[in-house]
Amino acid sequence: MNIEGKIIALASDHAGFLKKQVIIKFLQENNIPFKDFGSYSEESVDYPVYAHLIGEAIEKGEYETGITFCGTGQGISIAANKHQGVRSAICWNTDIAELARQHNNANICAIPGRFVSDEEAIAIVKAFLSTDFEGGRHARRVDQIPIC
Ligand SMILES: O=C(CO)[C@H](O)[C@H](O)COP(=O)(O)O
Repeated sequence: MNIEGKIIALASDHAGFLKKQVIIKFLQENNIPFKDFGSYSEESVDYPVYAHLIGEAIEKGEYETGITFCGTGQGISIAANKHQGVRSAICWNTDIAELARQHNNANICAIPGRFVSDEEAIAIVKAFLSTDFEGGRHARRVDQIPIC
């Protein structure tokens, strides 16, 4: 994926907050711009709030690529996927992250914050951001996903 000139959208709940901070540090160290839609602490919150903030922003075309975090990656991914044009994939290792890009053209990488190490999270993000969609037969399938 060419992220030149792109701003990466981020969102988490409380359970993903600390892993998001790890990724924020990684993005800062690599001069990759980002917008953090919250949450902003480990105080307990509801993941759909933040999933819908990032999902709406991608649906409107304000951002192309996102990284989200909750405890399992499931809830924030399920909620973000309610938005048109969002293809959020839960990525728990680098192979899955690469395939989410190559086969699914995923535009949100949802990380299970409670189940991956800091090092694994960074590796997953690197894999996601550096892998291109393969198109071809996968484009035909991705094109069939929208229902309206
Ligand atoms: O993973 C999640 C949703 O899929 C949430 O982060 C998790 O459910 C939060 O749990 P708790 O309120 O017990 O911290």
